[in-house]
Amino acid sequence: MQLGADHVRVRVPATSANLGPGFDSLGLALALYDEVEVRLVASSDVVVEVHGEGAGNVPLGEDHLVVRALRRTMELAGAVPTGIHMTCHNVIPHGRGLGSSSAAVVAGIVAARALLAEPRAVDAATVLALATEFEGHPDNAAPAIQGGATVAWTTDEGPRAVGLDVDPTIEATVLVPDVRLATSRARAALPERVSHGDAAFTAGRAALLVEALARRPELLFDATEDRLHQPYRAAVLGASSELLKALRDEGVPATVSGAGPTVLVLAGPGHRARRDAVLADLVDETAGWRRISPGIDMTGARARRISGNPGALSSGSSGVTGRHVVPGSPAVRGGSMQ
Ligand SMILES: Nc1ncnc2c1ncn2[C@@H]1O[C@H](COP(=O)(O)OP(=O)(O)OP(=O)(O)O)[C@@H](O)[C@H]1O
Ligand SMILES: N[C@@H](CCO)C(=O)O
Repeated sequence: MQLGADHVRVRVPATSANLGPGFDSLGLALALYDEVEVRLVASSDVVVEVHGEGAGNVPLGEDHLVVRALRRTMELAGAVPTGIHMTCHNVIPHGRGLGSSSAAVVAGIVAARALLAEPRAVDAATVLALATEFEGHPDNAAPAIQGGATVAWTTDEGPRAVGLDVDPTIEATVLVPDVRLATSRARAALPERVSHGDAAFTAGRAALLVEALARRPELLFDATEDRLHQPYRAAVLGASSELLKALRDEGVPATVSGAGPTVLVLAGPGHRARRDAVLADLVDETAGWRRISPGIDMTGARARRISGNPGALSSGSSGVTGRHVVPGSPAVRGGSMQ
């Protein structure tokens, strides 16, 4: 596959997976964004600059997650490898249950897609399959790609996802502690088996959550109850587990965001006063907690071509040059990829 551009910019939202009972399937895109600018260069250099979250902690070469996802997508599309100069402006906290790894993977995939002469050769199903290959489960990747709330599932042919309606009165609030919890550690806390009763309870709540999100926010408290993962993760969640209990004891629809330790509150109009009262009492923003009300992202990952001249890749030795928007350059929107 030929390249169609040498310089692109992508933006990918944070995501909250599970939403309580939808373990590994439900997810919601949040309007907090990582932005990545990728420039292909003629040398074999891989130069990564990271600003914001993850700066100083993530690898800066071929091992960088965005670079790995970009390389994998280019390889699948049969594009000839080149050097890469990449700048990341990260806002999504790492290891907090807000889908940072998924955002990085999706950023690499949609950047690669936008660099190709025929972006549609990497179709929506392939984008989700590639992201799931990295993540192991599609629940963060689906909303990161298409925005809004999603339900994702896996078939013999690969992962699939559909969007869900979200009532516009629902507010998402995340309480982010300053401690990290690796998803792998939170998954290691899960049992091999659960009881039929707990499985049936949670399946019912997940079905109810689809209706509560779409039209009946007053049902969000019951609809966000879970018995499949949150109880088993209490020990590794620490203070987040106590905050979750305090919110739920007061009737506030709170869940663990993804694998944690962030706590997500999904509040309809009837929940707001209690939410604000509990949070004012319990969340001390001077003691390591951040309270963010990001809004729900409804568009998902976006990529934009900055320069479409891959035939003349620069040597890469002079920094980022020639940045300009090419008139008519296609805006590639992750949510509408066919
Ligand atoms: N923007 C990024 N660039 C490079 N690496 C990243 C980036 N974001 C995340 N990572 C890698 O992914 C790790 C975090 O992934 P992990 O799955 O543990 O948590 P999460 O994705 O933030 O949360 P969750 O999966 O529960 O929503 C980081 O420690 C880092 O190694
Ligand atoms: N469904 C995943 C989300 C985090 O990646 C989990 O709870 O482990």
